[in-house]
Amino acid sequence: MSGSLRPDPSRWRQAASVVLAAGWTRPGTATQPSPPPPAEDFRLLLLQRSGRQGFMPGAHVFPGGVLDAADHSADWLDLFAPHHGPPRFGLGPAPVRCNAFPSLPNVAGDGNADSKWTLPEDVAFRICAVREAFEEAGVLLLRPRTSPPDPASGPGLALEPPPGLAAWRARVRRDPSHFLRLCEHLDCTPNIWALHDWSCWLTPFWRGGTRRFDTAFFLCCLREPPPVYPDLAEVVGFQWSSPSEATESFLSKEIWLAPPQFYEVRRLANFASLSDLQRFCLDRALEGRERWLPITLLTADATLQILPGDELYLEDSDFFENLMSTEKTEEIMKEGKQFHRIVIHSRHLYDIHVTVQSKYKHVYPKTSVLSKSHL
Ligand SMILES: CC(C)(COP(=O)(O)O)[C@@H](O)C(=O)NCCC(=O)NCCSC(=O)CC(=O)O
Ligand SMILES: Nc1ncnc2c1ncn2[C@@H]1O[C@H](COP(=O)(O)O)[C@@H](OP(=O)(O)O)[C@H]1O
Ligand SMILES: [Mg+2]
Repeated sequence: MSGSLRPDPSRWRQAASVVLAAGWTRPGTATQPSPPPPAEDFRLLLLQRSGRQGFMPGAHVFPGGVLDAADHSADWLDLFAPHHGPPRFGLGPAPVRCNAFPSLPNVAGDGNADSKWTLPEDVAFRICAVREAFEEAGVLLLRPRTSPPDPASGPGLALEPPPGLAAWRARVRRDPSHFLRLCEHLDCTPNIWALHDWSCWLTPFWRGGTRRFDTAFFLCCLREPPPVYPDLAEVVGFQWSSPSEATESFLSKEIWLAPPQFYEVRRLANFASLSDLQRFCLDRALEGRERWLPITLLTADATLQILPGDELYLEDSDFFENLMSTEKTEEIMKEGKQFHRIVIHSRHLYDIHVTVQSKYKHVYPKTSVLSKSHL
């Protein structure tokens, strides 16, 4: 058994994403009855990547992208002072590290060098996610420097877009250090306190796949959806969908979701209301996020992504760096009991099978097997 992945420092890109969940009230009128509302009272922001992107072209994703050196610059210290500063910047006690496996030998850029960074990783990744939401969607998850965060007050609001949004965005896209300048200009800080640890996904091994991301997913609840302005470069469109609507859009081939995004959408289908979701995030704040690297298993008729806890999930780096093949899916499903896996039948049909208990006060996807009627 070995505990770490093959060293290749150039391959792992550290990234952060934010799942924006916004409260949704649809006013009905007496003359025009509205269609029945979705099962959940919140919707998620999904951004459509450009078809010209090198990675996951055309996919719908949560806002996010690669960490930049500017996200952990010491210059942020002055902006957060005097109310917030090291070691935790008001984020509360450091979450317990959930899983030691897999350990990444190195990552692109600075490496996992908390010791070399002035800002804690927790803060830098949140700043990255907030910056990416601005760059890609024009959404400003900021709060005034002088107003202290109050978790008891429930979901907050995004900041109104400033005059000259387009010019600011162009500057930040050219040079991410301009995001700090924008925050100074607005006398705000990134609202790091509204971003809750949710999950962390490592890109699975894939033959010919040269890009691999180590992506922290945060969850942020907003009272209402902010206006969204796709940058029309990296991102060409967007939609607000409840988890059940997003699932339906995927199954009916309107949108394509990569397995991690699909898994998260299905996990969020556990929550009927935004207030339940917000409470859930606050209750598990000390648990942090588990980092998952799916193992890819090719069967005669599908591709399986095996997740931690599944009986086929072996903590051995050989399985992470190779594709394994086996018999028909039905055979291996018949033989097994302890499942935590995504079965990819085709581009628009995934089944999530979960029979294991969730860990770290998290929740696993609600519906394990989706209707075959979409085949
Ligand atoms: C990797 C991102 C899309 C950021 O990329 P960017 O810098 O914007 O180009 C990130 O937001 C993200 O979603 N990461 C999730 C983890 C990941 O790598 N997902 C892709 C999985 S690909 C896969 O599962 C195989 C397949 O295509 O079926
Ligand atoms: N107009 C455009 N069309 C397609 N992709 C673009 C683009 N402008 C930027 N990108 C790509 O978007 C990625 C940046 O994403 P993010 O800032 O979210 O990490 C980069 O991909 P690469 O990583 O392939 O260089 C960049 O090349
Ligand atoms: Mg991106």
